[in-house]
Amino acid sequence: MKDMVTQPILSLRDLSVHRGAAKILDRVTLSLAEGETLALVGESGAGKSTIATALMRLLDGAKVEGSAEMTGAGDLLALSERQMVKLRGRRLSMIFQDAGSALNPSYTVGRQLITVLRRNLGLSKAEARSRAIELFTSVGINDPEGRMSAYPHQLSGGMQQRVMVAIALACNPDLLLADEPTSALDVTIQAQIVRLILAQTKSRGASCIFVLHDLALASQSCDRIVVLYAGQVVEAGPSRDILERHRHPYTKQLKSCVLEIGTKDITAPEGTVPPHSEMPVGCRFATRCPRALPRCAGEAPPLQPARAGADGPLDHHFACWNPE
Ligand SMILES: Nc1ncnc2c1ncn2[C@@H]1O[C@H](COP(=O)(O)OP(=O)(O)OP(=O)(O)O)[C@@H](O)[C@H]1O
Repeated sequence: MKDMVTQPILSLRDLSVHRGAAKILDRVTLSLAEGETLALVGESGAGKSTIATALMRLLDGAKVEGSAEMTGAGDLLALSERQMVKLRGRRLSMIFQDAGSALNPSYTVGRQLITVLRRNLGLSKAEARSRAIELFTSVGINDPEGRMSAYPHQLSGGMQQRVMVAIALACNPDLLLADEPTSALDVTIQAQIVRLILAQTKSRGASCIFVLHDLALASQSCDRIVVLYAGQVVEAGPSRDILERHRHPYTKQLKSCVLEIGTKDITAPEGTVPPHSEMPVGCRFATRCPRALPRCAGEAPPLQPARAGADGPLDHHFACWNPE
């Protein structure tokens, strides 16, 4: 577990994202220490990708509020596009869900990596080529020299994702955003890629925000977890606390889905997220919650510290009127 006195690399405060009348994200607050890995967990539609895309400033047609202070860079949400162009790839990188569509099909993967190295680091062609081969080697691409001249479609999904990891790490960013980087891959390859990204991030002393569906994978691989439901943070804390001492009924449901792996197919928690047009004014989870009280429908619970005893973690929070 990371030392909590470490400097934050990112402080996200009250991030809200509106699309028309829908509030896709509602005052999301989180922080990330230098060298820390944090998982954003929740069902499809919870807003996980929207957080990562908002930080990269790649959200189109949405109204964004709040601030995202990154050490040495300022408020990512307030920088000009010109300033963002300088940061992307250099200090802040993103690995997308589907490497097959993120890579350019018209250029060899070697050329794509060399272009990034030359453009951002000002390397000569020969220097960039030898650095590219080193990077391909470090992300486990066998025959890295030979693979330099391959087009994306000539590589397997796992190899394409390794290329994406190499491109994302090419300029040693301080913060890596990995948006379900394994969702398009076979289950056996998924764990390899997650381990690769974390090992590479840690060895560079970088921080990482991982978007994941799976609470078990998140707790095994990341220092801290933020659980999102319908665009809001419902629980956040050190991975072990979220897995073993969770207080929010939704986190419990996510965990019970995990425990069913191996006995039957992975299940989603029962019920569905209300559509944005029918979002409850109180707790957004109230319509599916087995512990809901009359109060829950009308009054939104604030995030509160979960610290149970003097030795409990200070940074575990949950938002519930009737916690576990
Ligand atoms: N371009 C868009 N236009 C309109 N609505 C969008 C757009 N992108 C996302 N949304 C909506 O924003 C909400 C959050 O989506 P987001 O993709 O961030 O969720 P997620 O938790 O990452 O889900 P998934 O695991 O399926 O990627 C959803 O209700 C989704 O329908």
